[in-house]
Amino acid sequence: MVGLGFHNVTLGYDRHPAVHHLKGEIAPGALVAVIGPNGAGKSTLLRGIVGILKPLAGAIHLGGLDPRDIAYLPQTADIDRSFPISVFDFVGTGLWRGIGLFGGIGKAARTKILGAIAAVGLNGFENRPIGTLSGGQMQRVLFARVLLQDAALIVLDEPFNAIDGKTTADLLALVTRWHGEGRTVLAALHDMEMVRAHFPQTLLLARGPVAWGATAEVLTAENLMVAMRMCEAFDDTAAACADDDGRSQAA
Ligand SMILES: Nc1ncnc2c1ncn2[C@@H]1O[C@H](COP(=O)(O)OP(=O)(O)OP(=O)(O)O)[C@@H](O)[C@H]1O
Repeated sequence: MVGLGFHNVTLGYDRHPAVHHLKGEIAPGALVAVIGPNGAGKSTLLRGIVGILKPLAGAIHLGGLDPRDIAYLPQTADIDRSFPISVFDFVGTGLWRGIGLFGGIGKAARTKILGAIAAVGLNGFENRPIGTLSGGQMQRVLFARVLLQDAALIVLDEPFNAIDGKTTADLLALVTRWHGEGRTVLAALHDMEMVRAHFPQTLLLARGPVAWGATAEVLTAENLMVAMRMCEAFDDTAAACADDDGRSQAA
């Protein structure tokens, strides 16, 4: 099982911080919702965790995990769906770490890929180009790839965005299953009802941590108001600062 440590982390773009002064830990096996207003820095934080973005300051510790062993589900908007690749091949990229880019897909790998596609309810879609899928079907494909990665740390960026109730329920069941298997799962979310019902821990972000801990204690009207105000007041052109008085606590 893998936990995460944030050591006064600042993440940003072109030297401008987007998230700053994050300190704390996520326990191994935790199921954590990352919430906050638009532009709060949720995606930025997740990109930092998976290693796409290097911290401008501070460090993120992965409990000894190789970043390549993290399963990451990006926002669908970040995926180029015009790339001519079939559902089978796209889901199969979840095995790259095990078989290498040019390793070829043997019988065992093929069975695993077909199993993951079936597990998300997409039997019969194996040869479809990903560009022809609906939004909900594409989201199922992304979940199949995560499933195949069999990772100890799973990072999901708005995994239920713009999908219907049935698809959401199916995919949420997978998240609950991953948690039950002892994996550490973080998900950027907007649906407060879902967070309250299914995510025991929450990090409320507004460019820095506003509150972090048990979901019921974090999701108060006051905290949400503070988050909104902090986001509105944040200066996008600010330089990274050395101040280390960020508010945080362990989840
Ligand atoms: N590639 C980028 N280059 C420059 N600035 C960026 C980039 N990506 C995000 N930002 C900026 O970083 C800040 C945080 O954005 P981020 O996407 O992390 O927020 P978010 O909480 O995920 O928002 P949303 O809920 O709208 O998806 C925003 O001001 C955004 O404009």
